[in-house]
Amino acid sequence: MVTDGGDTPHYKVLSIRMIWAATGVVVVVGVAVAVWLLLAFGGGDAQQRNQLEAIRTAGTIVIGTGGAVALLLAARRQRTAEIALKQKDLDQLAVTRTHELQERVAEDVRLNATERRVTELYTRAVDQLGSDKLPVQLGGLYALERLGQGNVDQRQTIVNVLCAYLRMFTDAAADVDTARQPQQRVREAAGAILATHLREDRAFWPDIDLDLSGASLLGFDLANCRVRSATFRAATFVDDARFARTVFAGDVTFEAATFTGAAGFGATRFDGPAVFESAMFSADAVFTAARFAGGPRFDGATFAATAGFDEAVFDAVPFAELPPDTVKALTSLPTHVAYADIAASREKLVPIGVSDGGTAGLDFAVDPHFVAFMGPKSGKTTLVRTILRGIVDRYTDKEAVILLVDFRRGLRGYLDTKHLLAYAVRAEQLKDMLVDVRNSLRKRLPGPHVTAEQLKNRTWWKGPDLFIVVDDHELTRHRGEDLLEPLREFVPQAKDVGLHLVLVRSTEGAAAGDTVVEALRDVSTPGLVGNGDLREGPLLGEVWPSALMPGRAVALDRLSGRRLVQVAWTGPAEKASDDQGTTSP
Ligand SMILES: Nc1ncnc2c1ncn2[C@@H]1O[C@H](COP(=O)(O)OP(=O)(O)OP(=O)(O)O)[C@@H](O)[C@H]1O
Repeated sequence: MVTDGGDTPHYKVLSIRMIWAATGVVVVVGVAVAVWLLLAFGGGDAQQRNQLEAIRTAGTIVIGTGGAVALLLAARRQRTAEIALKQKDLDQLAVTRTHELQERVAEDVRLNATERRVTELYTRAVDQLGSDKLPVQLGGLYALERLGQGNVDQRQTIVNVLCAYLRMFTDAAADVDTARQPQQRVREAAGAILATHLREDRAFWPDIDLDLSGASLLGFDLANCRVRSATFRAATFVDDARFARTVFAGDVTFEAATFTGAAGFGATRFDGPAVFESAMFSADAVFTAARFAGGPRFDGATFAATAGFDEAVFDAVPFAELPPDTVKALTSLPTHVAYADIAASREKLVPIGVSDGGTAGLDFAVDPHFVAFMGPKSGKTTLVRTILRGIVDRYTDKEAVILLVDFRRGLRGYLDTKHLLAYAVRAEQLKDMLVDVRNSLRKRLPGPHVTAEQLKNRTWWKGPDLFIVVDDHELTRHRGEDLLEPLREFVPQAKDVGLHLVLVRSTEGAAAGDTVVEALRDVSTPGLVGNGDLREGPLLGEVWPSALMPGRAVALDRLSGRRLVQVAWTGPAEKASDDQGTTSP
């Protein structure tokens, strides 16, 4: 091989002319040797024959050797050819590998570029969501949606962002007034995006987990969807919540969730465990034809209105065939309970009605006060009558006296026992009375010389406890002043001075601004929240007013938590003092 000084190698190749010349030389030499042998040893004597034989043998050996050499060369050529073939295969393999590597590098570059683009879009969309301008926020939401639609592996992350966004809003009381919440549009859009992609049609995102714990969800609609797992722990559904025909493939929890409007779970499928423990259904709960496969848990759930479980199936057992205890816990209370039918278990327990746990009552030795919020014509005065009757039944007039405040005079003549200390029907009259009450209570305050033992047994003063029972408490606001205000200072020390405030008021405007009620809330006073407009927001703890029948209310106290109560009916003629006969409304 020679080179031309450049990179290209040049090979010297045997020319055809050379091959013909060499062949001619070989033929001429062969013919010459044959002629020479014939001339030199063709005489035929023995010696010449021997010589010829020797020459033939030598020739045979030469030819044999030549053949061997030719064989060797052929073998060498074969080996070379095989090596060349193998090399060719190796070269081919190397080429293929190089190609694959190049493709992989190109793919990596492409993926990196996509990843970078996705990250950029994602960051920009999340930034937009954090803007204080609503249109920009909406833009961010829809950008996230587009990203999720085009990138399967980003969908759960995008759903997590949407859920985190919705979880930022927890003030359900503010949500009831949507006019105050322009932000609501963005939240609705976030909810709508979730619902769109959780419905099993063209834009469906499968295997999605939701976490909306603690969120305030206004008009939440997840009907006809399919999700893997979902957490709505302590969420508040403001207005109706729609989950009809939705499939929950895995775990789902609505533990301690509050449904302020109707809860629609008709034909919903719960394939995994479903937890509704301590959930509060303020309005109708529809579980008609729902399928529970993983052992639903409803312990402590409160159904304030109707609970419909017709055709529902619990772990393959139709609702109608469930054990009576389970069914009882899931169905509502009787609509009418007579006072005579409720029996207080403890001596001083003032019975007010029934709950799913039996008699519901007030223990004034444990919680000195009581407050109830109920809408118009929903049983306020009836509740007051029932409580008055209970106090008179459980306490002697030496143990308890009652100052009855009744500006509407609906209870005139109702209480005619010695328990009645005074009956206030006018602002000025009440004001004067409360001056005296305050002075008396101040005398009962423990002085610096009262011992711990005296404090425990309350022996530094003698006399009956004072129950101030107020019907329509909202009417005791007089010229912007709360007439009960002078009593506020005694609220936390009520047990020391033997004071009990029993306030029954309308739900309207009850969420804030009533300073005495505020003071009662501060000491975790037990109470009832009955029928009322849910837009009033939570009135006691997390209990909201809702559409309830007269006498029906949700009770809240520190010991038993939340439970539904049907207040016992006490007619106007059923005097607190007599125990003969009852009437029906
Ligand atoms: N515990 C109850 N059980 C059954 N029905 C009741 C009960 N409480 C009230 N009702 C029904 O509701 C009607 C109104 O009751 P009540 O007068 O006690 O309501 P109210 O809230 O005091 O009304 P208002 O808004 O006029 O003050 C009663 O006449 C009766 O029909």
